[in-house]
Amino acid sequence: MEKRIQKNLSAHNLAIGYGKNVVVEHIDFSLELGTLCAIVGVNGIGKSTLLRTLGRFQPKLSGNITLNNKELDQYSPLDLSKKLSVVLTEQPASKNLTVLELIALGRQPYTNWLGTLSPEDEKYIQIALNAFLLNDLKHRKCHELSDGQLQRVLIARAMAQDTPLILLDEPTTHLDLYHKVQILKMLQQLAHDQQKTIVFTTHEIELAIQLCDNILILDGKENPFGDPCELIEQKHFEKLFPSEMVQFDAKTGSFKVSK
Ligand SMILES: Nc1ncnc2c1ncn2[C@@H]1O[C@H](COP(=O)(O)OP(=O)(O)OP(=O)(O)O)[C@@H](O)[C@H]1O
Repeated sequence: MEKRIQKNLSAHNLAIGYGKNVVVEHIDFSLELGTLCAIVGVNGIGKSTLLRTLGRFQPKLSGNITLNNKELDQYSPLDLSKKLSVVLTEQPASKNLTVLELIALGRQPYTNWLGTLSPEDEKYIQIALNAFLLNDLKHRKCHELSDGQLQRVLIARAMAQDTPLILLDEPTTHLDLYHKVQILKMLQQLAHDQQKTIVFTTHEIELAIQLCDNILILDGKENPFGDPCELIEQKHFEKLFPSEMVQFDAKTGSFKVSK
């Protein structure tokens, strides 16, 4: 049987930046539901700027962004909060809340004006607590958590929001290798099992190659997009860093320091 492909998020000839300052242009990609996608590139190339533009925290400069075949700009704030959730690197102002309370905030687009949680809301909160192994921590204050635990709480809040698209800015910074892999595997599972589109910025290129369905490489020129194997075959990772310093080994999908 032919697989039905549902496009969720696309960018066409997108330019991003600040006022007259174009940071990156000619960004093109298209993501289906059920896809984990990393945005990679060197420091300062524009990964966070792109993520903030996709989350509508800042305006695009030109080109198109479509979400479910509708221009991103055309969504009302309430509609958008049911379509996309965003996890940014900034620590939440609400760290005095408990884990349970912070995750419950993810249900805000659905609660009535009193903010009362329905049994349906409670169900989504419980599913998120289970998925991110947070049951034992649910009554802890968020300021009492480690970076890795807090990161899981922030992603669980996005999961409780139950949007088809989740955007995350550097979800694995400050984490050790084990916890980086843990978070990325949880995101992969969420994307695949629940048919979400998950897009995150990262410097963990080797992990992204192993775990992501798609990668967008911001290089300021071609900005290649595709599945990791395609990008390796087309030698795009080789060009990412100056080769006198770091070289990409296509056989192992890893970077080696040039001796
Ligand atoms: N608020 C802002 N106003 C103007 N320019 C900005 C602003 N924020 C970032 N920039 C500039 O936009 C460019 C891209 O920054 P951005 O933070 O998107 O890069 P990045 O790829 O996420 O970097 P890193 O890997 O270091 O986090 C940089 O030149 C940066 O100085």
